[in-house]
Amino acid sequence: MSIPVVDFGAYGLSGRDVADEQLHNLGEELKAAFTDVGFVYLKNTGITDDEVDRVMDVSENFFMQPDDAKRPFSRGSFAGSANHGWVSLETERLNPRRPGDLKEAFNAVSLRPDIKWPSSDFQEIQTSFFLRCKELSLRVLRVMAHSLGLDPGVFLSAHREIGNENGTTLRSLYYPPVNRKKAKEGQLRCGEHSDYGSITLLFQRSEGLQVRRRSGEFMCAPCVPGTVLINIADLMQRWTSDQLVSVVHRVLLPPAGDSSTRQSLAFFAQPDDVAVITCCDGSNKYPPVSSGDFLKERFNDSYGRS
Ligand SMILES: O=C(O)CCC(=O)C(=O)O
Ligand SMILES: [Fe+2]
Repeated sequence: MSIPVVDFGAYGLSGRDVADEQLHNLGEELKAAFTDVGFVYLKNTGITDDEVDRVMDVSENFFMQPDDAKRPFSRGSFAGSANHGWVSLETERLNPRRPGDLKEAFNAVSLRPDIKWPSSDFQEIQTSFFLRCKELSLRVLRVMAHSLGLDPGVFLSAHREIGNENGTTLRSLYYPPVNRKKAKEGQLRCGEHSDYGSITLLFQRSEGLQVRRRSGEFMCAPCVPGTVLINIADLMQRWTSDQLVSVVHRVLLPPAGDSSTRQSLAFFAQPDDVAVITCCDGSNKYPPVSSGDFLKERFNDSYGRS
């Protein structure tokens, strides 16, 4: 079992619409990947490596500054957008049973005009990439609904407020060089976890990500140039009564003596705060839950109860 590569060219961002037959074929390929592995590499999405590089570069410039310069943009300091902003090293534990993750992050959640950004370049580049990822996510969600034989708008109608009353996040991640002697016991770059929302788009420039197989062993999810790695997250697994699977993944420390850094970008598509997620097969496998409440509960686990 490895992560399949699917050609999304028929419905990539440069095209307008998609013929029924292509929609059907794409749906079958995505469904097979998402019911089996939970992850897929999409090629020909319309998002280019150059676009990704621009976001990585502007993020790297931000992370390279001293903490004092980043602190005014900390997560928790933006009224009305609790998850927006900078997360310092070892603050988040994606696996709460491990020490804090050896990573820094910047969460772009709110696109409202009152948000203060580190620079106008940073704002422009993050915002335009956020909107590109939003468009791709909506296309993937449409194909997914089609593949499950659902009303084509069932997922889309719950993702109307992205950038407003909605937790969707473009997260820039920076993993600094690791000194193995200083690392705490059991500490990782990113602890074992599954994502919280509907789907995640991941862009990476170096190795390190691992994905859990059904057998329980982890396999590497290498960087495949020109692709976007997409995975199912927990609310989507509930929504589809476990037909699509939200799979645990992690980033280990680099091998001893390897002082490389890692950067990645994750776009976590999340239903609107007020959207109530109910099993779409009509079963009661999971009780209905509001997306906003579900997300709050998961953040309490990874950042400590507030
Ligand atoms: O850096 C990565 O590739 C993994 C990030 C991740 O899984 C997350 O932030 O949810
Ligand atoms: Fe993740």
